Amino acid sequence: MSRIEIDAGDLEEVTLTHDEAVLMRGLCAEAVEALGEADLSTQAAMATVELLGCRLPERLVAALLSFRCTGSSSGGLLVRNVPVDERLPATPADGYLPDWRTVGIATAAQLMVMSHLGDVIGYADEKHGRVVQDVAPIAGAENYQENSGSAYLELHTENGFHPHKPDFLSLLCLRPDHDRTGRTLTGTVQRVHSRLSESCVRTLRQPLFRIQFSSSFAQLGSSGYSEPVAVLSGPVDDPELTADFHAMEPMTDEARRALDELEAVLTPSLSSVVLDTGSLLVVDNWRAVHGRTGFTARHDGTDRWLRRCFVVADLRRSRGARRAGSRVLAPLTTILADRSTGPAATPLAGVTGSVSAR
Ligand SMILES: O=C(O)CCC(=O)C(=O)O
Ligand SMILES: [Fe+2]
Repeated sequence: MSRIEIDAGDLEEVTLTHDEAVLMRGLCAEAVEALGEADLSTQAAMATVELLGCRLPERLVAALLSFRCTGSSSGGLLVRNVPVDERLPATPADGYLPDWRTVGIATAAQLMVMSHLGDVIGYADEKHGRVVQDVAPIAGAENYQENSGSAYLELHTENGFHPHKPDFLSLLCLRPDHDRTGRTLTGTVQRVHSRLSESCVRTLRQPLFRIQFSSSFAQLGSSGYSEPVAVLSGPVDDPELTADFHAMEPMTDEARRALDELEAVLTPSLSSVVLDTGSLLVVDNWRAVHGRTGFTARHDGTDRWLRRCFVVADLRRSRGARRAGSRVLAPLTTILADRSTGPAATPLAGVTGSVSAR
């Protein structure tokens, strides 16, 4: 899609040196060995990964800590030269890799990096609750506003409708698209705040917007929309941002105009990158929105393939929404029902699967 033409600022990045990458690959191999047949979505598996992650190269840890605490102007941090498996399986045509161990090095690398930003979680509603998910184009889904599509993916906050939305997400590239047109985009309001009109900012700070649940989270009996939310919150010069230019519904005409103004101002300010094999992009899901330009898939096993992982800053806040010892959040409908009727009257439902995810 030619709509995103201006690259206003680079993504902040750190490139691992050869020695750093070798050290990290060794830690990943240790993790794969230690995990064995473990279910990755358990607290025990994460503890194994986190302990090994304490030994990541100091320069990388310092960059992650700084990003976690102070953010970046693009809302992203790009880490290049992350170790991935030397022989990669085919890009999963249905968006599900059968066994994480076939990309064990990449999986461990991503989990270790993310463990410096928070606590890794998965959602039962999404991709079978996996804590590392496959992002690959699915035949027939080309125009979906989901990560299984290949058309332009509108800017969005990840799971902005969810009471436990991720604080950070990461995308680790195993394969870029053939034509290298699929650019991952990030944008923050911090960069463009002074270009927004006063009335726009005032409106965006009011709870005049609701977000439609992604199809995987909307189940029978749910309203399918978040409670009304504000798009902007927090400090004036470095606001937090919850937006989705596809799934967000302004509730008044004024709110519609403000959201349109935000999109018009934000779009030319975006940072973008064609992720390469071994490039890992971390996105601050409170300060930044992200999206992706379009690309063409061949569906021959060599298509673009990213792996995605989420963290929350404080795992304890979702205690009532997870089974003990699990990192997987219960279905959204269960969480919302428990919120309206009081704490966990019903046992948390198990992991259910759905293919769609933004
Ligand atoms: O494909 C990309 O670069 C971004 C996809 C995305 O937004 C996601 O998986 O959350
Ligand atoms: Fe996304």
